[in-house]
Amino acid sequence: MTQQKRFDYKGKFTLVTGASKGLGKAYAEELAARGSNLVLVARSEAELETLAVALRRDYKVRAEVIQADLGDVSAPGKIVESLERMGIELDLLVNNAAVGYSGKFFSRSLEEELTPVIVNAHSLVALTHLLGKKMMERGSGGIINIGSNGAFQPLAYNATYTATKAFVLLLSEALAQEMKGSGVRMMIASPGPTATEFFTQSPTTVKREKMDSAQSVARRTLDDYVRGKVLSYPGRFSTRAGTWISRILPRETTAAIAAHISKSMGFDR
Ligand SMILES: NC(=O)C1=CN([C@@H]2O[C@H](COP(=O)(O)OP(=O)(O)OC[C@H]3O[C@@H](n4cnc5c(N)ncnc54)[C@H](OP(=O)(O)O)[C@@H]3O)[C@@H](O)[C@H]2O)C=CC1
Ligand SMILES: N[C@@H](C=O)C(=O)O
Repeated sequence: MTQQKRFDYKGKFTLVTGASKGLGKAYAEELAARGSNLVLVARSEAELETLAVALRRDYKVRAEVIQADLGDVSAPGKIVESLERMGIELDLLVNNAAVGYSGKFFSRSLEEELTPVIVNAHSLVALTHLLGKKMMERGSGGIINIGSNGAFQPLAYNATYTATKAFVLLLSEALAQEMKGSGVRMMIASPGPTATEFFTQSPTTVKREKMDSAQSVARRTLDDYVRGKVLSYPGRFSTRAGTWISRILPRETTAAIAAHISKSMGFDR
């Protein structure tokens, strides 16, 4: 029997979107600690530059910065052009950047509701297509999409955000099937509440100490990718167990329970 070689991050080139803070920064740090070179993408250039300096110094890896606003539909194409100018061939793409506003759908402006669609869905599809196609032509590489436990059921008061995450989940699982045997892998990671700045835009009553740390979620995601998983649950067990409810109950019941929980967490404010 042929033994599949375990994936090794050492010496690879990984692009992480949303690397300026939170989970994306933790992914970049953990990847650098495992020997991967990095391309860091976000809007906050100063934070990315500071991180790049630290990664070069602490881990002796190459770390490049591309400042981009993924809420602009032309950004993914410009990122590809920057990579070509830098002469970088990517081994791994981590689509981590996302934005999500809680509150009542009709209390928010249309622009606020469309931003997550562009950042979380449109730009993710574009980067997956543009960079994944090069990997497919080469017959090597991989993509890790960051989803959410919110993808597994409709969530009132966080409706657009969780709908984009359901989109990312289904897209990733479908592409993982299409990509079988190509030499390119797709994994979707579904974290639960994680102690980052995400909740400054989504006020919640869940205490930070009850959330997973960004570092543990990053470590578990990258370990699952090495193991060859398609669907990774990098959070605590109760987060994963929560995703089973929608598989058992009627959809409307699931939606009603989820709306109740969302309200009790303060997302309707
Ligand atoms: N925290 C949590 O509890 C959970 C998070 N997730 C997922 O984890 C991922 C990371 O979230 P988290 O770290 O918590 O969130 P944060 O809000 O802490 O960080 C979000 C990152 O995305 C970047 N970003 C946001 N908008 C844009 C944009 N328009 N263009 C480019 N970059 C952008 C931000 O950079 P900048 O502002 O510099 O552009 C930042 O680096 C997301 O996909 C999220 O959905 C999933 C489940 C739970
Ligand atoms: N479901 C939320 C966290 O648990 C999120 O995706 O932000």
